[in-house]
Formats: sequence, C-alpha cells, structure tokens
Amino acid sequence: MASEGLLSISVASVLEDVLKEHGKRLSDMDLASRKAEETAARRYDAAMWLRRTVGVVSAKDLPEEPSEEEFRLGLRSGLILCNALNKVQPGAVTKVVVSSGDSMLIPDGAALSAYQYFENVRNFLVAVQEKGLPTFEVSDLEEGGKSSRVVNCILALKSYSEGKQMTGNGTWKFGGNFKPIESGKPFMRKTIDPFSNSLARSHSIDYRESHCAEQDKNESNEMSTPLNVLVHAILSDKKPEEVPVLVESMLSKVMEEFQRHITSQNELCLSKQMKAAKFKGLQDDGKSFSKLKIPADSASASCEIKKEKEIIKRARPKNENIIGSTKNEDASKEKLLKQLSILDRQQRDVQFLRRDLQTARAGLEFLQMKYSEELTIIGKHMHCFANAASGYHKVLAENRKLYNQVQDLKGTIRVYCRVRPFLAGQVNHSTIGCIDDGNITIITPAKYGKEGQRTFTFNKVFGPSASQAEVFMDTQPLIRSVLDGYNVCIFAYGQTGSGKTFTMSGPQELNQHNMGVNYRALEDLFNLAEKRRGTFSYEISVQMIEIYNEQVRDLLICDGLNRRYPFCSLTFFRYENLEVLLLF
Ligand SMILES: Nc1ncnc2c1ncn2[C@@H]1O[C@H](COP(=O)(O)OP(=O)(O)OP(=O)(O)O)[C@@H](O)[C@H]1O
Repeated sequence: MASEGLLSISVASVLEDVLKEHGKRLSDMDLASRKAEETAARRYDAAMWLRRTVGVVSAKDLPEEPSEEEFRLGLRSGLILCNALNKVQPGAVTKVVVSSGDSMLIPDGAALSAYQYFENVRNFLVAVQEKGLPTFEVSDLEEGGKSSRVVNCILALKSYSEGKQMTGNGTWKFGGNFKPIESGKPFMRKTIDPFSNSLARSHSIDYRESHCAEQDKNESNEMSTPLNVLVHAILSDKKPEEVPVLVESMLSKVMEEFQRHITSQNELCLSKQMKAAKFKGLQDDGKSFSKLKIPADSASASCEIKKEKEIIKRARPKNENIIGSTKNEDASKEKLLKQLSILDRQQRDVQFLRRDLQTARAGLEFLQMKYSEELTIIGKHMHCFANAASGYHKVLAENRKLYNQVQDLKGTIRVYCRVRPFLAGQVNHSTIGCIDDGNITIITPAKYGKEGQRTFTFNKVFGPSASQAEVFMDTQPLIRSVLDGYNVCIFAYGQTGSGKTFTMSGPQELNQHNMGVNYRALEDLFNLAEKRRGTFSYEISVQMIEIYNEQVRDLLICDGLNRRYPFCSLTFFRYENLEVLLLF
C-alpha cells in the first residue's frame, strides 16, 4: 500500500517549490497544462483498456476518450470494473449485480441503484485490494471525487493483466519483479505520474539486477522522460557550484513530500480497513446478531432480539428484489442500523437493571440479616422481661404474704368501740370519763370509788366526733386481705339505737361523706380488682341476710320467703343486736 502513497507524490510540484526557492520560475513550461494533458492521457488509456477488455457493448457507458465526469459516471455502477476484473481473473468478483435494463438509467447520470453501485464497487475494491493493487475510495466515483485514483487503479489492473498474460501463471504481483510489456499503444509515461513512476522505478531496479542489457535501455528511456527534461532545464543554466545546493534542496523537498504521503497513506489504509470491517459487519447482519451476547436469563431481552431478527430478516435484501428498489434498500439499512442501536441500548439497560437487581438483593439480604439480629435481641429482652415479671410476681406474692402477716400480728380478731353522739333532743348527760386511743373510761355516778369509774380496753376507741372515714380506715387493711384469699368478718354489736346501722351502712340520706363501712368496703374492693385486672381476675357477689328471732332471712329476696343461702364471698347480715359483714 505504501507504493500507492509513493505514486501520488507530485514531483513537479516539488520541483516547482524548489525553483521558487531559488528564484527560478517555470513560466515557460506551463506545468499545469502539461499535468492536465497527462492526466487526460492516462484517463483515455484506462478507458480504452476497459473498453477493450469488457467489449464495446458492455462498455457503452464509457466513451473512448471520456471527460473526467463521463469517466466517473461510466464506472459508477461498478459493472464495467467488475466485468474487467473478471476478464483479467475469472471469478475474482463472484457477485456482480446487473441492472434490469437501460430504462433505469437516470438522466443526470446517477447510479442505477445505490445498492448496485455500492455492492459492485465494493466487491471490485475488495478483489483489487486482495491482489495488492492500488485501490480508491467509493466516494472517488462521486461528484468531486479523485478520479485520478480510479485511473491509477485501472492502470495498475491493466499492468497486472499484461503481466499475467506474460508470465501465464498468475504469480505476478503489483510492485513485484515484472516489467510490463509495452505492446500496441504503449503506456507512455509522459509525466511524473506517481503510479507509472513507481512502476517504472521498481521494475527498473529489479530488472537491473537480472537483466543488465535491459537496464541501459530503461535508463536511456528515463532520460527522455519529461522529468529528466525538466531537471535538465533547471540545471542547464546553473553554475557547477550551484548544482549540489539545488539538488540537495530538491532531494530534501522530495523526502518531505515522500514522508507526508506515507503518513497520509497509512491513515487512509487504516480508515479503509475500518470501513471494510464495518461494511462487512452490516452485510453479515444475521451473523452479527448471533455473535451478540444476550443475557440468557433476560426474557424481555430475548424477546426483543427475536423481534430484531424478524425485522432484519424482513429487511434483508433478496437479490431478485434488490434491483430497482434503491429507496427501500436505503430505508432497510437505516432501519437495520436503528435496530442495532436499539439493541445496544437495550443490552445496556439490561445490564443496568441487573446491577440494580443485585444491589437490591444485597440490600434485602442486609435487611434480613439486620432483622434477624434485632429479633434475636428482642427475644433476649423478652426473656429478661419474663424473668423480671416472674420476679415481680414473686415479690408481689411476698409482699402480700408479709402484708397479711402484719394483719395477723395486729390481731386476727379486732374489737373497736364507737361512741355515738347525743341525738337531737337527748339530755346531754355523758357517762364517758376519758377516751385514750384504745381505752375508754365509763363513769357510773351511782357507784363510788373504784366501782364508779371503770376503764375498758379495745383495739381502738372512736369518740362521738369520729367520722365514717376514720372508722373505715382501720378496717380497710382487713378488707384488702380478702382479695389475697383471706376470710374476713366485720360486725357491729350494740343496743338498739346505738348506731350499728349508721356505722355499717350510713344514715338514710347517703352521700360520699357519710357512707358506712359496707359501701366503703365494696368500693375499695372494686377499685383494687380494677387495679389488678391484668394480673388477677375476681368475681364478686353480695348477699344480705338477717338473723332475727333465730330466723335467717335473705334481705335481697322480694317474695317475702325466708330462705337460707349458702354463704358466699360477701355477706351482710344482721343478727339481733349484731350488724354483720362477712367476707369470704
Ligand atoms: N355516730 C353517729 N353520729 C350521728 N348520728 C348517729 C350516729 N350513730 C347513730 N346515729 C343516729 O342514731 C340513731 C340510731 O342509730 P341506728 O339506727 O344506727 O341504731 P341501731 O343500733 O341500728 O338501732 P336498731 O338496733 O334499733 O336498729 C339514728 O338516727 C342515727 O342516725
């Protein structure tokens, strides 16, 4: 490929630069017109060879001496190029797409079919490239393209063909050790044309090694080339001492140009390879899809790929239907590219989703771990609470036990004395001498001395001013023992009108302050039962019984019959001078 770079070096321009530097203008030589002349001659040569190779009928689109535009349009379909190459080497281009008729020719000279144009030219270029011949870009056949490169390629093919005819074994390689035969109308190198220059140089060097006689002939030929004439013209009027400087300058310029072209050629080769690989990838669309790595466990992605394949299958051109459907083909290719980009995007999305899923899974596992850890901690706390509750109940039981033991120590039988105040209308003639907590002194005026004043001891003595609450306060601890399973009996004893009913129940007009022991005991029991609701469940029932004249009567029965009931939890009864509260 480097040879192609060498071919495009414009020695004339290099010389011109050198001459400019040395104050010498090439006005009398008119290099531009000469160059155009040479370019046209080379183009005619290429066109003639093509016409001769493929036949005048096949090459009807290519005039004998075409302009640059005619040359480009004639070769644009790639038909002539493919046919010429197949003539040189049969089967070099296996697939040549032909047009269905001339009617499809477009007046402005556009290609018959974009696909045909692309396919044929591409196949031609691939085959030419495989032979090591200089190639050109597909765009060189477009308007504004470099037709000189196309000419170079065709002339190289021509040389290849001639070399092949000469050796007869097809081993000739472009740039190899072959000296092309100049038969018929020989290809005269009128210019410093890069391609012919390269050929001539390489051939002459190789040939010099093996054919000395031929070498002299070549050298004499080169002396007669315009390049030599040019050099002679430049150097003829120079003084001998100026020649080395001028030659050195020329050589350095040529070297610069040479380096520049090698670099550009390398870049060109690289871009060509990339384009060829990309194009091949598009052609082998089905294969490309099969090569794509699709996540096996992604049902949606598989579904999408199936859809893509179906679309591509539908979009895949069938050879018979391709001709005359340029727009459809272009649309199909565009669609294919779109589908590929969508597929790429979907693959990326699937990868993102997989990553998110993995993150979510990791998060979930972490939460589960945390949850189980916290459950374990809560379990331990619960165990501690259970132990504490158990301890609490033990302590509570202990407290109750101690409480009742205190009640026992205070005395299981307690006797209280309450002195009723004088009622309205009663003569205030008190016989009570003194009341001192548990002692009361009764004075009997009719008796004297020790007999006239007697002291009685009780657990407690309540004076005439003692309130109902004070009386109840001393009995309350005993009543609470009932809820811990102890039996308690409270009764009031005294003569008629002494205040038993008042103490145990209260006056007729009851209120919060004058309620007796019975009501207060019940109220206290209900409050306690409510407080211990979470721990204990109590059932409370009430009986009211009167024992009168040795008869037991149920005061809560309304039918008047006296019935004896078994004693239950809480019984109030009255027995003659006894007002009794039984608690079980
Ligand atoms: N501590 C007291 N303070 C004020 N009034 C009282 C007190 N004790 C009793 N009384 C009044 O004395 C009167 C007689 O009391 P109460 O009826 O309770 O006596 P009792 O012993 O029950 O008599 P009975 O055996 O005949 O039923 C009532 O009017 C009562 O209100």
